[in-house]
Amino acid sequence: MTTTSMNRQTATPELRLWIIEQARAGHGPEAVLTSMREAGWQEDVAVAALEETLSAHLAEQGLSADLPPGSVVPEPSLDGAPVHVEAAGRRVTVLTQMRLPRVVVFGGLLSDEECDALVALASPRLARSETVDNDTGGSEVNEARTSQGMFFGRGESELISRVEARIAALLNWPVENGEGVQVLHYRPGAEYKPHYDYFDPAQPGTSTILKRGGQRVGTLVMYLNTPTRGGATTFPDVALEVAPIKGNAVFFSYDRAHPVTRTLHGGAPVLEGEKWVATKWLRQGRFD
Ligand SMILES: O=C(O)CCC(=O)C(=O)O
Ligand SMILES: [Fe+2]
Repeated sequence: MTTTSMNRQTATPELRLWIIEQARAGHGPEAVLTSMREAGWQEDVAVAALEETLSAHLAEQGLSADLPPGSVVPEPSLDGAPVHVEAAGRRVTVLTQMRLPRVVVFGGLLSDEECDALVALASPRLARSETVDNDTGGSEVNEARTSQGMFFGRGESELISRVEARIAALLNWPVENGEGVQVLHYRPGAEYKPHYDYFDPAQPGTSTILKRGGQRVGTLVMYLNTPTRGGATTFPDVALEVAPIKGNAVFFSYDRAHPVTRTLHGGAPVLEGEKWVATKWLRQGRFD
């Protein structure tokens, strides 16, 4: 028996690597194609491999050349897909997670008593929320954020220290790299429009901000009560909405100050009831 069929060749990974090497060495496409033909590659297969390999290679190069370098980020220990994780003596539930953006929703991070105590301690210290002024590195009142807020000093009380130690254990990130816990209060109609939590490298005030602790690389938003309607934490790039449930928390990380992290997020308007959150921002380095 004889077989007369002509085998159709397929480009191999080795061929793709060889094409990239030829391009790097400065050989033009015609010369590379001639070499491929001489090596026995069918013309159409060679042309297709050349086109695909070079365009994919150029796209990769272009993308990585434009991006700021990636950083190490906080990350919970979720190997083995545990339903519960232990964080400084508290059992926390892993409710939901996503890879890009990196988002993890935790259940029962704070007890009801801890939530109530944080609200009670923050209430008398509230002022209209300010956002960082990107021009000066100072802060300013901003229409995008119609909540009221305050910052606790890091470790300022036993309660704050306990919560901070729990967050550090949960996210494997040093207490010293965290900003003070911020509490925000939203009344009906109040919202926090979609934004990134990292500091915009293009803004003139950013270099001043980064001197203390470097970039933000992660955020933990802890829900201190449950609004009746509205108030979800939204991630518009991926149409994700995290329900604000008392004691739960949403964590997200961003390894570079860039929209590729898909960490655009906001606090949707509170429609009924009120909303209290405590936010912990995590820096690359010590925030002293
Ligand atoms: O209130 C929320 O759900 C989001 C809060 C937030 O984005 C922040 O504090 O940076
Ligand atoms: Fe935020």
